[in-house]
Amino acid sequence: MPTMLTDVFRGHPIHLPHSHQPDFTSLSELPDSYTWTPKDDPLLDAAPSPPAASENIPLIDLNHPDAANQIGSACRTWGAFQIANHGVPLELLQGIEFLTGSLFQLPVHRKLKAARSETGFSGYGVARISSFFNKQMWSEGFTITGSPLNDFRKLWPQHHLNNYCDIVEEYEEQMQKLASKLMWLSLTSLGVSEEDIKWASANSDSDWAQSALQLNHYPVCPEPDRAMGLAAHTDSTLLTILHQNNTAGLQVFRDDLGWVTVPPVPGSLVVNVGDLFHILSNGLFKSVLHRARVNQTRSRLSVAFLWGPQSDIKISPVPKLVSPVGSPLYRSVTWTEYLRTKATHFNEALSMIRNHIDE
Ligand SMILES: C=C1C[C@]23C[C@@]1(O)CC[C@H]2[C@@]12CCC[C@@](C)(C(=O)O1)[C@H]2[C@@H]3C(=O)O
Ligand SMILES: O=C(O)CCC(=O)C(=O)O
Ligand SMILES: [Fe+2]
Repeated sequence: MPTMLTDVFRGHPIHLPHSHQPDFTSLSELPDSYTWTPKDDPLLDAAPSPPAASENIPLIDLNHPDAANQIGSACRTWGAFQIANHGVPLELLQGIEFLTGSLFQLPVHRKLKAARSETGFSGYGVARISSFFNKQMWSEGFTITGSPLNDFRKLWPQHHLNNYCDIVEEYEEQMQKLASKLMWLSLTSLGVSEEDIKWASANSDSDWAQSALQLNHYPVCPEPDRAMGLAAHTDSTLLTILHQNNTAGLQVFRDDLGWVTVPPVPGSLVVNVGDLFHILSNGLFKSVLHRARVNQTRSRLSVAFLWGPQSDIKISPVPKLVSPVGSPLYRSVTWTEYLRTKATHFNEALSMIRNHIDE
């Protein structure tokens, strides 16, 4: 029986001090424990010198006949892109945003009733990566996998539950279809088809995949330039699809450009290449380093759909993408193994599974 995402951290506790979660609205000054300096994050103020031209991640129309190549190119150069005409109904995006807003508006003591435990996967709390930093992040999160009913029951009375659970279920279904379409479009651009990836072609309808939803809230912050919403990280996924409300904050990193803000485009979605897709593409697609900054006057919400393979599937570089005289850049790994490696080694996780080939 493969490990479900819910069991990934069982036996791998991470100490996360959710119970110290402040009531952000009551803070008029940034406490020292929330003030970030380059000592806390070496890439904090990273900027190329001289400053690079202003560039942004591509916005791709999924109805465009050349969408596959545009996506492939964005995956290679940025590891991220935005999509329009993705087919996800606007009302559903509004619905998940409304639910996310209602959840985080609850008083802290109510949210803590659904706190994520040290070995648990779902529920309310600080970002899982918090344990790698000395400073706290100016955000709160809620992780969902499968049915949210058990966790939502701890937050809301019965009459809200059906509606909220339906929204989550419908959102996951739509995202699942979209993620699979995006994966095949981008692989097509590399000349890879379903016959080249046995685990995906043997199981139709993406029943080889699993996912989680990460709801994020970045409250209004008295000193946004010295605070950090979500510290720089890559996602462990194949792909992540992100809906952001209309407050900017997401930034992606490029060696030659530094941090680049991803402007919210109403109705569009942001797609990030995760570490597992980087591995599958033998390093051709870039898993994008990204972070979230905060704002002095507007709070920000985002909903990340984190998508990867079922836990018994081993991801390794597609043989077609390994040169006949070369070796695969990475050894094979399941999502579960990778999440555990990431939970211990954070941004070093990818290099830990890299094959070191003697020159
Ligand atoms: C499936 C997962 C990916 C994730 C860890 C998690 O168990 C659920 C939350 C995800 C998230 C969202 C915020 C950034 C991140 C690095 C984190 O701490 O929790 C990602 C994790 C990831 O992609 O590795
Ligand atoms: O809020 C954002 O824009 C980024 C969220 C994110 O990176 C994540 O949930 O993994
Ligand atoms: Fe992320």
